[in-house]
Amino acid sequence: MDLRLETVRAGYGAHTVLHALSLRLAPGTVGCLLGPSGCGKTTALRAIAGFEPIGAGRILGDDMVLTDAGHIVPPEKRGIGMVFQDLALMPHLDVASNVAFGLHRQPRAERDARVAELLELVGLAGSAKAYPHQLSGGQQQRVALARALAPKPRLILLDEPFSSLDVELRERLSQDVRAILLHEKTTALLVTHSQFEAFAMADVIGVMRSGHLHQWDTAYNLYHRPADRFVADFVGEGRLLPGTRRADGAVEMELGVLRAHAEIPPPGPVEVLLRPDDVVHDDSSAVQATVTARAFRGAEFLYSLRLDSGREVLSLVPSHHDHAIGCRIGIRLDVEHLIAFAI
Ligand SMILES: Nc1ncnc2c1ncn2[C@@H]1O[C@H](COP(=O)(O)OP(=O)(O)OP(=O)(O)O)[C@@H](O)[C@H]1O
Repeated sequence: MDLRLETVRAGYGAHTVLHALSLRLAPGTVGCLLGPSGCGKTTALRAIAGFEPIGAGRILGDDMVLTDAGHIVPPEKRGIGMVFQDLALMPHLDVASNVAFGLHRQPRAERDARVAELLELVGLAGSAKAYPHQLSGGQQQRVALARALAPKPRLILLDEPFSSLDVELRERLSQDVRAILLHEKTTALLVTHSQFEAFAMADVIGVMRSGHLHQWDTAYNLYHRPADRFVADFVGEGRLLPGTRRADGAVEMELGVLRAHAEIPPPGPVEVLLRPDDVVHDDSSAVQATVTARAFRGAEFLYSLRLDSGREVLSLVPSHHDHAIGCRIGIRLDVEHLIAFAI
C-alpha cells in the first residue's frame, strides 16, 4: 500500500495528541514511528488502522481516502493486518489454526498451502500442531506475525511487537521479521521506542515528540543529518557543545576550530553535536579531559569525559586503552560532518 498521512490531527476529547502529522510510506517499504512514551505513536497507528477518528487532515491508502474528518472506512475493509504487543493468539487453537484464522473464506487446499508457506517462512514448520502455551514468547510472536500476514494484507501495522521479549531475542527477531516482510513484499509500519528495533527493521523512521513528527528519514540521515536538536539528542549518542560560527565559516569550540560547510547556521553562537566517534583519544594532543565514567563494549570503551570547562563529551576508544576513572587523557576532534544548530 502507498500510505499517506496529510496533516492529520487526532486526539481524545479536548486533548490533541497528533498535530498535523504528515508522512508517506512507499509500497513495499518498512517504516517506523520512534519516540518517547506518550508521544502519540499508538494513536497514529490506531488512526491508520481505522480505530480512531481524526479531527483534521486525511489518511490515504493507494490514493483512496481511508479516513478524513467526516468519514472512516471500517478497519476490516482496509486490507490492513495488525500485530500488537499483547498477541491475542487463541489459546484453544493450535498454531496452524491460529494462522488460518483470517482465511476462513478460502478453499481448504489454498488455505492449507498458505498456512504451510507462512509457517515455513517464520521458521515454525515443525510446530503446526503445537498450542500457543507450548511455545516461547519469540515463537508466539512469529505465529502472530504469520497470522497477520496470512490474508496478504496491503499494509501491516506492528505496535511494539517485541516489547515483552528479552533483548537478545528482540535483536534476532527484528532482523528475521524484516526479512519476512521483505519476502512478502508487504508495506509495514512499526511503532517502537527502541532505536535498536527501528534501525534493525525500518527503511524510513519518523522521530516523534509530543505528537509532532520532527523528521521522517533514513536511519543514516537521522544520525548524520538530524533536522533539529531533539533528533540529534534522541537518536544515537552524543553531546551538544557550545561554539561560535565565524564569518570565515569555521566553528570555534573549546576543543579547537572545526571546518564547516554551507549547511550550518550563519555566524554567531551555535551548538555543535559531537558523537562518541568524533572525539578521538590521542596521547600527543594538548587538549586533556578527565575520565568520569566508562562502559566496556567489547572492542571499545565508551568513555564519558569532563572537559576543563566542566562540560562533558563521549569518546569511543579501542578497549586496549584501559584508563581508570579520574585519569586525564589527551583527545582531539575528528569530525567528518559538522552538525551545528543556531542558539
Ligand atoms: N483512549 C484514550 N483516552 C484518552 N487519552 C488517551 C487514550 N489513549 C492514549 N491517550 C493519551 O494520548 C497520548 C498519546 O498516547 P499514545 O498511546 O498514542 O502514545 P505512545 O507514543 O504510543 O506511547 P507508549 O510508547 O507509551 O505506548 C498520551 O498522553 C495518552 O495518555
